[in-house]
Amino acid sequence: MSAPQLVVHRDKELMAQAAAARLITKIVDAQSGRGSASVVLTGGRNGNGLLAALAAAPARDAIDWSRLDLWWGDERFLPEGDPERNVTQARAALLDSVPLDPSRVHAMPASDGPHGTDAEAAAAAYAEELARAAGPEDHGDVPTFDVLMLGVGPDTHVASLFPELPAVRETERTVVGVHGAPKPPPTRISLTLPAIRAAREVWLLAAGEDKANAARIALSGAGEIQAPAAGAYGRSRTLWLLDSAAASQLPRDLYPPASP
Ligand SMILES: O=C1O[C@H](COP(=O)(O)O)[C@@H](O)[C@H](O)[C@H]1O
Repeated sequence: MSAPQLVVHRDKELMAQAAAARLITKIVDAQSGRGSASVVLTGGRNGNGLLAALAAAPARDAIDWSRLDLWWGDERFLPEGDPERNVTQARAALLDSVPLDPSRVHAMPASDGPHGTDAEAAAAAYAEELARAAGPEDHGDVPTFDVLMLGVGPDTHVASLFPELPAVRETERTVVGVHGAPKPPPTRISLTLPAIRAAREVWLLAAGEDKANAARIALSGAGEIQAPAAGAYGRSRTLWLLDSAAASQLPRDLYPPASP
């Protein structure tokens, strides 16, 4: 487990741009060192803001897009192409404008796909896809993702792991179906905390005033069942990327106010 490190930016636009620059460097470094890179995308406003900033960054051309594996931390279990699906939003923000290898874009199944509306079967299929991608050097049934990004919800949810729901208690499976989510749609698919923790680096994105309470709770010693964001950490690094609004309620020892 790696202790959280915090980086606070002036506002959400700057946070998205700085996170995009950081991600470009990580991907380029991983591709130089290991030949390819793997990144887990998040949905939500902050995740899509980062992708849009990446699309606008001239340095995006430093990435070899054909040697990048993209996975998702969660998906809203809706029909293919639904505008609320995380993959649809990611395509619009970035993926449709870069030369990815389609076989390396690992979208989670849709509710009109081969598993129909059976979210458990869809989750099991994604777990199998992850397990096939894992090698002997990895830790169990998921690849060691270079970077796994998570938007933090105002209720401290990450991916589709909501406080107190069964999915956040899962200790064996790597992917689960989620039912009765408090944020629409109620049915989702999500990586579990054990799968998230297989990543080298976990980046939690929180920008905006509505994330301030969640950041405070998750970074003040809350349990992961009550505050799932508190249970998300990477093998070598756990990075919280915040803007000043989201950081405004943090304990002073974590984020001291700027000197006058
Ligand atoms: O529904 C979801 O919400 C979270 C957080 O979204 P935000 O808009 O509050 O930033 C997101 O991380 C997750 O991927 C998504 O499915």
